[in-house]
Amino acid sequence: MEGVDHLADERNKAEFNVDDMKIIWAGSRHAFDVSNRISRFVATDPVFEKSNRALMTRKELFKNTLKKSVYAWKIIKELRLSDEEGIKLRIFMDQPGFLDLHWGMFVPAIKGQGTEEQQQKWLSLANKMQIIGCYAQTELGHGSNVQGLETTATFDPKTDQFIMHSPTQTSSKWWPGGLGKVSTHAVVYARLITNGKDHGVHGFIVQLRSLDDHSPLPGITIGDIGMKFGNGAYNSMDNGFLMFNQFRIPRDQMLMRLSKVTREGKYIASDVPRQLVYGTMVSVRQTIVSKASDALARAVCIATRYSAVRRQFGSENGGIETQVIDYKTQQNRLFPLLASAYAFRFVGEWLKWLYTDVTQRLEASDFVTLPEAHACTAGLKSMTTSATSDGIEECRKLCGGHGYLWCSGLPELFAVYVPACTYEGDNVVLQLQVARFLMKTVSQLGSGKAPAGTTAYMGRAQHLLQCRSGVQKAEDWLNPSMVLEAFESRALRMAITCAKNLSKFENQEQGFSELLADLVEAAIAHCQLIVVSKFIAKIEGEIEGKGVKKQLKNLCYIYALHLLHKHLGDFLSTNSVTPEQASLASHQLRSLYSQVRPNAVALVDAFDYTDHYLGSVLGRYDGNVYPKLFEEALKDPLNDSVVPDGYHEYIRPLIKQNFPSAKL
Ligand SMILES: CC/C=C\C/C=C\C/C=C\C/C=C\CCC(=O)SCCNC(=O)CCNC(=O)[C@H](O)C(C)(C)COP(=O)(O)OP(=O)(O)OC[C@H]1O[C@@H](n2cnc3c(N)ncnc32)[C@H](O)[C@@H]1OP(=O)(O)O
Ligand SMILES: Cc1cc2nc3c(=O)[nH]c(=O)nc-3n(C[C@H](O)[C@H](O)[C@H](O)COP(=O)(O)OP(=O)(O)OC[C@H]3O[C@@H](n4cnc5c(N)ncnc54)[C@H](O)[C@@H]3O)c2cc1C
Repeated sequence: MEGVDHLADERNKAEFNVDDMKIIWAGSRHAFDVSNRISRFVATDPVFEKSNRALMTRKELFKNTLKKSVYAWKIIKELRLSDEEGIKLRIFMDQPGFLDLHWGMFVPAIKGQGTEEQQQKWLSLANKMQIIGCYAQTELGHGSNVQGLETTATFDPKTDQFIMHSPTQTSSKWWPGGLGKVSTHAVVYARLITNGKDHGVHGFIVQLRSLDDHSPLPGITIGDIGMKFGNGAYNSMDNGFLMFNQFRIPRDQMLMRLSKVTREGKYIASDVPRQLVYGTMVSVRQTIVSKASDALARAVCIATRYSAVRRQFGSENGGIETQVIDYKTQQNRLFPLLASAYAFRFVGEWLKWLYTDVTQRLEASDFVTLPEAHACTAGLKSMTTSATSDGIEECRKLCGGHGYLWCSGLPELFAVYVPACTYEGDNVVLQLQVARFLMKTVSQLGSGKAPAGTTAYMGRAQHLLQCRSGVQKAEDWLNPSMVLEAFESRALRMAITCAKNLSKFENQEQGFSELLADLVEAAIAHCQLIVVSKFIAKIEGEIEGKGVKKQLKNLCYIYALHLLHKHLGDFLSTNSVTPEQASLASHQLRSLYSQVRPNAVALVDAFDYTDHYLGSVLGRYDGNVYPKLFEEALKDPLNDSVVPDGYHEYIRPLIKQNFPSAKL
């Protein structure tokens, strides 16, 4: 029934103040106000309609993305929205497009790697969108291995120019978002060559298309790389290819904040670590962690509301059937995902702090925390995006058959989200960076250099290698120090086992290659420890609002104990817990599920998502699922006529067994 809240009973059960939780989820009252206002603005503007996306052709979808993006920019200008409001507008618009790469990578690359003069020149154009930029790093032959890029930028002292060239087919740039059809400019990563010497990969600002008629400049071949996974979904983005044929750019278009080429062609490397050329990726990986919580929360919101609406079995004497959310199996699959969404939110907040801190230090030429910032952004990007992709798919299954319908919102969410496991660094490759960092930290134990930050626990190696968990009863698993000790001991013991096995090899690199799978697992254990410890830090801090802290505590322990359950092999094989303690953890988990159950719908309401943003018939705020499923079905073009096109051509001859031209 229209106007009736079918989930009202669920909402009445909540034992906490949802409005207070909304503030915690958003991060502050101000952040909540901005999100709330902008999401409602987008939801009510017909230009941002998105329900028809799956049925659009690629060309229609692309043009629709241009329309929405330019309209969003017009609104940002006309209403003088702040940067924060502009970002929210793009998020709630919910359609991947060139704006993401222009603002998310092109502008940050110039800010991070350009000199002051370069910033003044290029940012004044980019900030007004008089030029549109993308981030062209990946090539057909190399994405993960950035040092393996083949595009060259050779300095020509005669003309004071760089000659950009793609020497092989595999050196073609391939994948950059916004490159295929829209961008006028790119930050291109290429091998810098001066006086015949290769100085490795550096960034260059390159104009690609005419600012008058948008045609590619002579010496440039450019286009879209074609359809990607799913209908609609990421196909709104023009991921592109690009080849240079001896294309010339002025010398001052090399991004020269970190190293320079003089008029004479002399290469001057600064004394900063060369890895700062990867700075834009570090900054984006940090934002991807918060985005993971957002994507997972969307899926969980849909699955939770629908699980409360959906009923199957359990009817006695013709009475009402059981809500599927009451099945313990449903809770065991759904509530850890709900807890993960909150966990990723809080670790994302912390990572933002860490990133801000390292940025300030770098400005003061303090590089000490750079390796840790790299390891944390890489590891948490990897861990949270893998868990979120799996989680969205699990939410689809939690919604049964209807979850497979496009209008559930889950297929498209999955199709848009899943490349996050690959872009901005393949998730396995990134965990191997964490593993290298851990092996280095372990090798320095006992050297007098105390591990700091997220590896500080390794400084207590003596204790953590010997200790036995003190858990004796199920409630002990609600003791933060017991939970932390189990995770620390598991992570440390896995890292030390890897280090011991590595030391058996004469050649360390060969050993590393042999042990890759174990190293990835050790890295994941370390990342999970970070997430658990940041969630615990959150619930131990000040939290306002009636009943809010209690709910967050429940979610925190669900997050930790479900990981313990899922990775029980690790915990048992490292003797971090005994089988009896593991079974107490399962007992405690069941009790926590019962406590979360009456609050589940309110906990997803706290995300404050509009129906427009969710884009899901199953996840509607009012729970009015069945009539709306019918409405959606009737909108399908196949239902435009009762007798389908093709009846006379195929169906009728078939059932009449009358095939005029067929030789049977
Ligand atoms: C509304 C929307 C709003 C905004 C949208 C915002 C953004 C867009 C959203 C989504 C993104 C969309 C598209 C994605 C775009 C892309 O995908 S861009 C391309 C991304 N590409 C990658 O991520 C490539 C991955 N590969 C690498 O990063 C590197 O090649 C590597 C780290 C795997 C290896 O690098 P090497 O130079 O070979 O290093 P190494 O030999 O392994 O290590 C040497 C030492 O350097 C340290 N190190 C490596 N990287 C870094 C770093 N980034 N920072 C600091 N230090 C680093 C490494 O740890 C080694 O240290 P040692 O102490 O061991 O020597
Ligand atoms: C939707 C999307 C958008 C993108 N946008 C951009 C963009 O805007 N700009 C841009 O420059 N790039 C972009 N990319 C490219 C992206 O960054 C790369 O695809 C990514 O870095 C992975 O690199 P790859 O494709 O070379 O994978 P590969 O490295 O070829 O990975 C293939 C397999 O090999 C494994 N593997 C590779 N190396 C190792 C190793 N050392 N040890 C163990 N296993 C290994 C991986 O785990 C993976 O299973 C985008 C990609 C996608 C999918």
